[in-house]
Amino acid sequence: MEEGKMDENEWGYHGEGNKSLVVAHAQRCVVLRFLKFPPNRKKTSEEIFKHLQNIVDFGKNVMKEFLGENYVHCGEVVQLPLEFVKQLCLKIQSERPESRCDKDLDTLSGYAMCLPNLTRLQTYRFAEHRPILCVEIKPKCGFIPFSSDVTHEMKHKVCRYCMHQHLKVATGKWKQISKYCPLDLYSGNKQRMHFALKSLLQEAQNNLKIFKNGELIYGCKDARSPVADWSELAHHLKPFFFPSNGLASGPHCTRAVIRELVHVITRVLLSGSDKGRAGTLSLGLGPQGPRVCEASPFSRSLRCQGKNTPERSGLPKGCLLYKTLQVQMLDLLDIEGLYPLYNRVERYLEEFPEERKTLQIDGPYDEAFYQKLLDLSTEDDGTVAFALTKVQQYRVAMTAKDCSIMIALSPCLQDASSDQRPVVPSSRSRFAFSVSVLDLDLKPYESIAHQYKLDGKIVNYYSKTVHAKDNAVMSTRFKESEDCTLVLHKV
Ligand SMILES: O=P(O)(O)O[C@@H]1[C@@H](OP(=O)(O)O)[C@H](OP(=O)(O)O)[C@H](O)[C@H](OP(=O)(O)O)[C@H]1OP(=O)(O)O
Ligand SMILES: Nc1ncnc2c1ncn2[C@@H]1O[C@H](COP(=O)(O)OP(=O)(O)OP(=O)(O)O)[C@@H](O)[C@H]1O
Repeated sequence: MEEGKMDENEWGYHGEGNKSLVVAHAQRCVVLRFLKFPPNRKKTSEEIFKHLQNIVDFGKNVMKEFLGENYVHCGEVVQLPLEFVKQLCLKIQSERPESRCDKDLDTLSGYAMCLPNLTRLQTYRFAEHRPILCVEIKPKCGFIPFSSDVTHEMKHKVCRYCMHQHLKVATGKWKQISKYCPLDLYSGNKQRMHFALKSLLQEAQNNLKIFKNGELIYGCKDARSPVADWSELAHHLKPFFFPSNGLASGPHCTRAVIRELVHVITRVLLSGSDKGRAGTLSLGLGPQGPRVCEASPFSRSLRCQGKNTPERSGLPKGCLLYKTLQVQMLDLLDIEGLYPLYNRVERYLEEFPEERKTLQIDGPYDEAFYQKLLDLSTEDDGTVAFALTKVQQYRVAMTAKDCSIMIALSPCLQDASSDQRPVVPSSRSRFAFSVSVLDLDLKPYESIAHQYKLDGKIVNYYSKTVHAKDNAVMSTRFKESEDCTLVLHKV
């Protein structure tokens, strides 16, 4: 990137989350990722540079090791002309969703991260001229805590995502409860995965976005976003899945297109396309805890029909979902078991504040930091070293619970070679695809106290309101002998 010749007109708003804002280059296959801060909480340029460099180092030294190098794109820190950043910020302001404007883009340091644009296929540095479809999924936590430190019984039955949904709707973050349950997506069972993906398509929230040629065509900015329109989505997708077929539009066409999308994404998610180092982390954290979440409409329906819990097909070990789940499971103790250990580290730091650096609380996230994460023992010897290892593992696990997966699909001719990229077939076409993971910023040490409070709030809200209501409804239903079968439409 020639930083001297930066022109804001060549860049466009691409998206943002809670902590960063991304702009994409109109022609080249790159994005710039800027940090955001609440007004009046600005940091020095030096702090911002260090923060960004930490993100790159964490990606290189930790996440590439855990997830495999083909999936992780660390990018680099770049310094940009301040005038360019200022003009860019003005240019994109009107495109930002209102709900994200509580934080401002950092225009003072001039630092940002330059990354490949993951909404494009990852073979070439330049934008491909072939049409490209990209599905971004933020799958969230895919397991139910197995730690014996968990005190709320509910946490052993219902997953955090499903419980949190109720609090989110109550606080107005989203309009309605999603039927998506991460345990269905991570199950490896195709039927459950189809159900999870279809649920995400129905209620995307911040868990699903679809891009066509790098432009967002499907997704939800906030609770005020209009209801998802599947026929419009199908209109965009039809040329990808039914290229030479004059499938008439209408509900039949919409269903057929959505079914193709769901099937292709499931296949890609189950593929183990990582040819690089497979990730040295063989945690051996095999299936632990319940296989299903009691709140998932899929498993509820099976239970109501008197069927057993679905078979755990299991995820293939090479696939990104499997690897992500393993990293999530570094949260061995749950926040309830972790919090006292965090307090032990806190007490130590109060006494010896200068030790913060030696303990690598704020980096550097180097090889030594990574090596310490591999100690999976849960035998507490009362030391600060033990507490610190668990705290750092928890931060890494939380990062994996909040990352997103990008799947880019590009149609390829039936007989053409795919430039050595993996290919996934659909009924009427074939796609070269790439899978990447993004938003791998290590969660800050400071967020642990917040996590502890939030966990209690989520569980209490769910237990007091939803579960109580559910029980009342269920008992009435059983009295009235109502049929509680959920009709699972085949997709
Ligand atoms: O706590 P959660 O599960 O609500 O996750 C937060 C996300 O909310 P979600 O539930 O996905 O809607 C939240 O996403 P949104 O801003 O709601 O889109 C952030 O990703 C947040 O991470 P950070 O604090 O910005 O590093 C996430 O916080 P962390 O807990 O990962 O730190
Ligand atoms: N390398 C990339 N290529 C293409 N799009 C990207 C890339 N990085 C981020 N994005 C887009 O920008 C959005 C915001 O980025 P990101 O998730 O990193 O923000 P964040 O503020 O860190 O998120 P969070 O709210 O989870 O903290 C993503 O959802 C994605 O759509």
